[in-house]
Amino acid sequence: MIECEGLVKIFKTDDLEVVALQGLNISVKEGEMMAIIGNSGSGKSTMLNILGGLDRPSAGQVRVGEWDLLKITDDQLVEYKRKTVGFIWQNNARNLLPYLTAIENVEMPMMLNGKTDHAYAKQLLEWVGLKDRMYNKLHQLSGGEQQRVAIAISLSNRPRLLLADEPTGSVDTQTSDNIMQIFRRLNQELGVTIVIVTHDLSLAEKVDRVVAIRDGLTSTEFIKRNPNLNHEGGEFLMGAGGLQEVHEAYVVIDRVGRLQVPKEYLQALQIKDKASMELDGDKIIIRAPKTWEGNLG
Ligand SMILES: Nc1ncnc2c1ncn2[C@@H]1O[C@H](COP(=O)(O)OP(=O)(O)OP(=O)(O)O)[C@@H](O)[C@H]1O
Repeated sequence: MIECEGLVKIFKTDDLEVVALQGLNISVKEGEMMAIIGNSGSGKSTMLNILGGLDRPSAGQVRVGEWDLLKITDDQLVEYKRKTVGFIWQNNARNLLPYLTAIENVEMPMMLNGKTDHAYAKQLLEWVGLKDRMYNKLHQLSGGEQQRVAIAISLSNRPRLLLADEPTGSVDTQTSDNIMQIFRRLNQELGVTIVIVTHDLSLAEKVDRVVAIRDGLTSTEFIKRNPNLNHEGGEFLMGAGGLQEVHEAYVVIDRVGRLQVPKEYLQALQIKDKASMELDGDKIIIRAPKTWEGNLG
């Protein structure tokens, strides 16, 4: 569904260039529900905005389904956003109209696209658990309920791909769990591919695969040890433990063999610009370079 290779995004301001993505590789399969984690400034939102067609990549390859987002024309981009992708933000107030009811909010983008489907709008609100609230005005709904309206809206164009940027960032734990369960159900029952960007590790535990981004590059990938663990009875059975309790961690190696060594490891061994590397049976050993002072004299 998504293939990014060597994705670069440079933001140019008056006299400054910020390289937000430095050649990012990521691939997401059709029907996957995965998360992207990373510290503030690591490039998560930049990546999601490119995938959502809200921003243009500077270089590299990025394909979503049959669309090539580097070569796509402005007109095609409008069509891509209308047909392929749905977007959910942390703060959805900017997408919702407070003086309309929940169902009118869901029908609005349908109307703008030229075809209102009242039955589908109702079904969407039922899916997100707002059957009894659909004729309430937005301002009569709680923050968590408004977030669920936003999820229904993001699905109004029947997208194959749903992108969510910190979707649980401003709600409590229970609402957050509820939103994740809705995502899981949409993923399983409608087959929507879901990519969630977050810095919340507990949220990342509830997906099958997590890709960590560091300094605009993919660094580590976490794959769930037992993918069935989440699905029984639609409940999340995950404990409060860290990501590594349920996921196996893998370092990401790109096509030409490059990988990112965590800063903590390099600092611990005082490795700066070079290291020695050695194949030792079934492992590769990376060490601080030998110091030669003693041998030079
Ligand atoms: N429009 C822009 N103009 C200039 N620099 C930008 C712009 N958008 C993002 N950046 C810079 O690009 C880098 C990556 O930002 P991005 O918002 O993608 O990070 P993030 O991982 O989503 O962070 P956060 O979790 O804080 O949202 C940062 O250094 C940021 O300052």
